[in-house]
Order: sequence, then structure tokens, then C-alpha cells
Amino acid sequence: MVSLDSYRDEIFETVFEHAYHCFVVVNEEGLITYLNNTYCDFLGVDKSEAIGVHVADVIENSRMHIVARTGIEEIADLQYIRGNHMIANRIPIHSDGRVVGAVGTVLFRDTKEWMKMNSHIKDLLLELEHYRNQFKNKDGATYSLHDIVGSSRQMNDLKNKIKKISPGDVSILFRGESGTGKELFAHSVHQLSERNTKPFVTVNCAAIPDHLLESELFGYEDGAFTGARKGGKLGKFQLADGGTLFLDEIGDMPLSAQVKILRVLQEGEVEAVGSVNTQKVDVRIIAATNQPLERLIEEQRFREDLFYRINVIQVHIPPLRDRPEDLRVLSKFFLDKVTNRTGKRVIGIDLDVLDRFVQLNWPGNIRELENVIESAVHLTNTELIKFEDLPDHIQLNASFLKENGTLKEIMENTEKQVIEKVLNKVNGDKTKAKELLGIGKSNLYDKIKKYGL
Ligand SMILES: Nc1ncnc2c1ncn2[C@@H]1O[C@H](COP(=O)(O)OP(=O)(O)OP(=O)(O)O)[C@@H](O)[C@H]1O
Repeated sequence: MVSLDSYRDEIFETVFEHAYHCFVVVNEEGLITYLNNTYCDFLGVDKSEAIGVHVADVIENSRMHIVARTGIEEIADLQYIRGNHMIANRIPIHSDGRVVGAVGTVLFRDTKEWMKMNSHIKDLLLELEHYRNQFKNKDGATYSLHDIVGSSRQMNDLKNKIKKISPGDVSILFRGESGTGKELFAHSVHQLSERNTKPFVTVNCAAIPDHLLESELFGYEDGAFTGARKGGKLGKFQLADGGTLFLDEIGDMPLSAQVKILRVLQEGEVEAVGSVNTQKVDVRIIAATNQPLERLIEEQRFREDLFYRINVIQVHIPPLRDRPEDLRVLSKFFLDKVTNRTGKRVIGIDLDVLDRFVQLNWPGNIRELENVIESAVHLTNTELIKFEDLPDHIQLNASFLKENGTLKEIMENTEKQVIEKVLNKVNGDKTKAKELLGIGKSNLYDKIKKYGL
């Protein structure tokens, strides 16, 4: 007689492993705990490598991590995976009254009917895409984590952090120098959140003149001011209702607008310019800045109470110079992007060029790197980007460093020369030397030893 356990295992094995359906199970963090063989084959992944990985990294357009968080089931949802439209069911798993994960099934039995329906759906979606493009609203999140290139430890840590903090409504403040990718990360947060089917609206606080910012943010009523559009206009808050509002360059927002934003965030209501009524809005705030907000607060140019509102979770994006491991992969990525766009055949980057890139400071970060590659692709006469194809300022910068070494080497060299000169001047008297140099005795001894003086 078969035991109950093995009977159960048999059923499990038959249902999950021999079925034509794809099955996936995730835990509450969205990490895959089970993936059946059919799904592995279809995705072309190795089961042992997929288990424990975040589902969004293994399955395109997955929403399993969202269901595992919200506990709201999604039945017969259309999902695009590996070139096909599939029907996905996502069901939350409850234990002890709380959601502990989700199980997902995807139907893809390759029957003729399904193929027919699939191609019909493809046609319909193409048509829909065509109409969507015609009415395209420039707002919307167009990037996701997959678009963020980089293999450095810092980038991987950042991506993991984004996956953890994206679900939920917590406000996030991205900090980092210009061109580090703050906007890209803001898009990704929205894409990974429960709000991803709702609008993602960007406000560039630095680009809107002070006197227009209020009406841009909160909209205005018909006839609110001279020159106002007939019928009034919706503000960014109303447009983002249910979704995410990305306040870019928030450090540049005038104080008067800061007060008003704070009120909206506290009360969840907006008042259009010229209106006597308020309107409820539900938006998640993501902000970004490259400004030192703490200093702006001291100088009373940024409100401390607003800072605490937006700074619930802070994410710092490191500058490019601090993650040289990403230079090679980013350079290749931009090379492919530019050559695909321009049709010019340039297949590689000289190793010399990449070596130089590592020495540079990149004040404009990834945006600057993209511009440098773009200009080099246009200038090169060969299939390889060479040193002489780089813009002048990069060549100068690089050759200076090449001749003199890295910043650390230049500084050490200078330090050695100064100490040597002072020691000669005082005939080796270390007490006098330390006074002239303005450093402590043990510090001086350490340096004498380090430079072999
Ligand atoms: N990791 C990355 N992978 C691919 N492209 C990137 C990456 N980071 C940034 N970029 C690209 O670099 C450019 C600048 O990125 P983004 O606008 O997100 O930076 P930012 O930090 O918001 O800059 P700013 O503070 O000036 O607004 C964009 O074209 C973006 O697509």
C-alpha cells in the first residue's frame, strides 16, 4: 500500500512537473522558491540558478512579487514572455492570516487555437500600440531595472535595494551627481510597484519658471489668470493620481512651492489655482537632487519639514569614477546604442581608450560617457574607437594623467619632494622639519619611512 506522503508527492510531481502549464512559486520578497521544469525549459533557464533569484530578474514582465505583497490575486492577465502573449494567473499564498508568497501559472499549450488567438492578440496589440503612439503622452515610465547597465558591486546592491523598496508607498529620495542615473532608477521604482499600471509623471522643478510652477503642479481653473487656457488645466498632481509623481531637481524648487507641496503631501488634497474647491489625490512621491539639501536647509533655502517628508528612504547613486568596473560594459552599451541608431559600423573600443577612461574624473558621469562615445563614433574613420577619436578635453585630461600618474601618485610625489627639501634645509633635524611642515612627529617618521628618505 502506498503511503499518504508518497501518494501526495506523486500527485505533486504529476501536477507540477508533467503538466503543460508553467508553474512558479515566490516567497513574500518575490524570490523564486519553485519553478517547474516546463517553465525552466520555456524560459531557457537552469532551475538551480533560478531558485532564490528575484522573479523580475528571471521572468519578463512578472507581477508575482506584487501579488506576493498585496495579496490580491490576478486571474487571466495577459503577459508577454519570450515573444508570446501568455495567460497568467497569480494567486497569493496565505499562512497564519498573512500573505507569505504567491503561486503563478502560465498557460501556453501550443495548440493551434492558441497560436491563432496569440497571433490575433498580437495584431490587436500592434493596432493598439499604433493608436497609443498617436496619442502618446510624454509622461510615463519608460525605463525599468533591465535598462540600468552596470555590473559593479555598488550597482548590484543598488538594484537589490530598489527591488526591496519599490513595492509600497514609501517616499524615496535619490541623491547623486548629475548624470548618474537618478531618473532611470525613479522609473524603475514605479515599474516595480503596484502603481505600475497608473501614470508616472515627471516634474523638473529646475526647468519651470517660479511663477508657473504652482499652476504646473496643481493645475488651474478656467479664467484663473490672464492668458490661462480656456477650460482650465490639470496639474501634475492630478495627472499622477493613483500613480507616481517624480519631483526631479527638487533642491531647485522655490520656497513658495515647497510650502504648497508639503500641504498636499500632508492632507492628500490639491487646490487648483483660482479654485475654491479641493480635490483628493493619491500619489507616491519620488524625488531626486544633486544639491546638498542639508546645507540648503541651514541657509533656509529648503524647508526642513518637506525634507523629512520626502526623505523617508534615501538612495545614493555613486558617481561613475567610484565604479570603474562599470566603464567597460557601459561603453559597449553606448557604442551599440549609437551604432544601431546611426547605422555606422564601429565594432569596438581600443583597450587604450578604456584604460584612459578609468583615469578620468567624469564630472558629468554616465551622460558624459554617452556623449563621448557618441562623438567618437561620428569622428572615427575605422571600425575601432581610438584615443585620437576622443574629444580634445578628454585627450588632454587623459594625457596629463598619463604623463603624471593618477591623482594619488601626483600627490604622493609632491609630498615626497616637499619633505625631502625641508629635511635638506634643516640638515635632517626632525623636530625643526615637523614644525616647518606643520605635522606631528610620528606622522613625519611614517612619511620618511614610506618614501625611504
Ligand atoms: N546605469 C545606466 N545604464 C544605462 N544608461 C544610463 C545609466 N545611468 C544613466 N544612464 C543614462 O545616462 C543619462 C543620464 O541619466 P539620468 O537622467 O537618469 O541621470 P540623473 O542622475 O537623473 O541626471 P540629472 O541629475 O542631471 O537629472 C540618461 O541618458 C540615461 O539613460
